[in-house]
Amino acid sequence: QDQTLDTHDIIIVGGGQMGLSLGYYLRRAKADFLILDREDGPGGAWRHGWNSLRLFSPAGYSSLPGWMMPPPHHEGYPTRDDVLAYLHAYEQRYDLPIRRPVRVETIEPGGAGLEISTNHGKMTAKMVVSATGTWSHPYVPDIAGRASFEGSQVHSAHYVGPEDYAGQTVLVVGGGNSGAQIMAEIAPIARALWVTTQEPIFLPDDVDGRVLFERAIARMKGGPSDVPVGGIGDIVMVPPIKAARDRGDLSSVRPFDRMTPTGVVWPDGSNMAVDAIIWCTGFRPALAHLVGLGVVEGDGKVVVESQRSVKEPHLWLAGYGDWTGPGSATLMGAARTARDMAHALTNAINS
Ligand SMILES: Cc1cc2nc3c(=O)[nH]c(=O)nc-3n(C[C@H](O)[C@H](O)[C@H](O)COP(=O)(O)OP(=O)(O)OC[C@H]3O[C@@H](n4cnc5c(N)ncnc54)[C@H](O)[C@@H]3O)c2cc1C
Repeated sequence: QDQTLDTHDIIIVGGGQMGLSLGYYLRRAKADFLILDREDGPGGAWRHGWNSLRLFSPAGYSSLPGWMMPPPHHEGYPTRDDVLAYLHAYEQRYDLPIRRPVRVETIEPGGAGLEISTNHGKMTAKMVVSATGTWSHPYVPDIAGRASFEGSQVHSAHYVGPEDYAGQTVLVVGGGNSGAQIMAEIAPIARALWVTTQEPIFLPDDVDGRVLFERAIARMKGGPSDVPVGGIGDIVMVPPIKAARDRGDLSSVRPFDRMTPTGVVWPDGSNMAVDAIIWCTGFRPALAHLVGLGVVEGDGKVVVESQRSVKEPHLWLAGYGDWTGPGSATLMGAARTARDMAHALTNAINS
């Protein structure tokens, strides 16, 4: 067990796109920083994306600071593997100081600012940035009887591909991009039903993911009220989704009331036998490592001002969504958030 106390001005927890983007600007500012990441290799949550996962934004609009994502050598938007290759090359290109696999377990006040306990010893830093994303904190709604269900259940965070569901009766629960993309590939091979709390919102066919980011920015800037409502959850009509719509595979039903050992019960009292449920019900910020600091509120977030914790000013947060930087839970948003944050961080260190 390595006990030497490593000290840095800034430690970033999380080596996904948000951590890397921040690393790029801190490197340019010649700051003393280190990135800790618990994965075995580069890519953050993209390492866990399902096999057919594709970006909903073109390469040019999915780039981190300093280097545009190269256009893919194939039709359509970049695949999961294209993103992984880009993030891997990005780390090497900017020679970012990353330690892997290192899991941050707790953070407490100590040293020049905060003391970080990891599975490889302790470290201290004047400032800590939490950029741990949401993938490791999938959300599944608490529905009556869920624990009794004997069929298979998986969250989209762990979904791999449609093969295992061939010929089965499957419920895909959740009306966002993940729900739509997974329903599109399950429907042709299974008796699949798409369960959504309300009618899903599909973007116009010619609108891609960059618009979701631009809308987030416009809203954050208090832009003109005619900016169409619609957040990161609106469904981008990537080719597999268009094809599924044209096949008539994207109709949806409202939620069931409860679950039983063999299936679900609908609001009209009727029962349905189900083999599998795929929960595409989103994520929550992955903040378990911050609980010891007493900053995680009842809603699972941290009170921040310009991404700096109000209760613990040595702590900063980035990449968890608009509350930690406009559109910051997107590739393009991470780049923009990182620029402003690196500036504020180095000022705070030098003040
Ligand atoms: C299905 C899906 C599709 C998406 N499609 C797009 C898209 O097309 N375009 C787009 O711009 N965005 C898209 N996003 C959103 C966004 O780009 C991703 O969520 C992205 O992974 C967020 O990056 P991040 O760096 O904030 O978090 P992550 O990529 O999750 O990286 C966080 C890192 O922190 C590490 N970590 C977590 N806890 C600890 C700890 N305690 N100690 C040490 N390390 C830790 C994790 O292992 C991970 O490596 C999509 C998201 C999902 C889920």
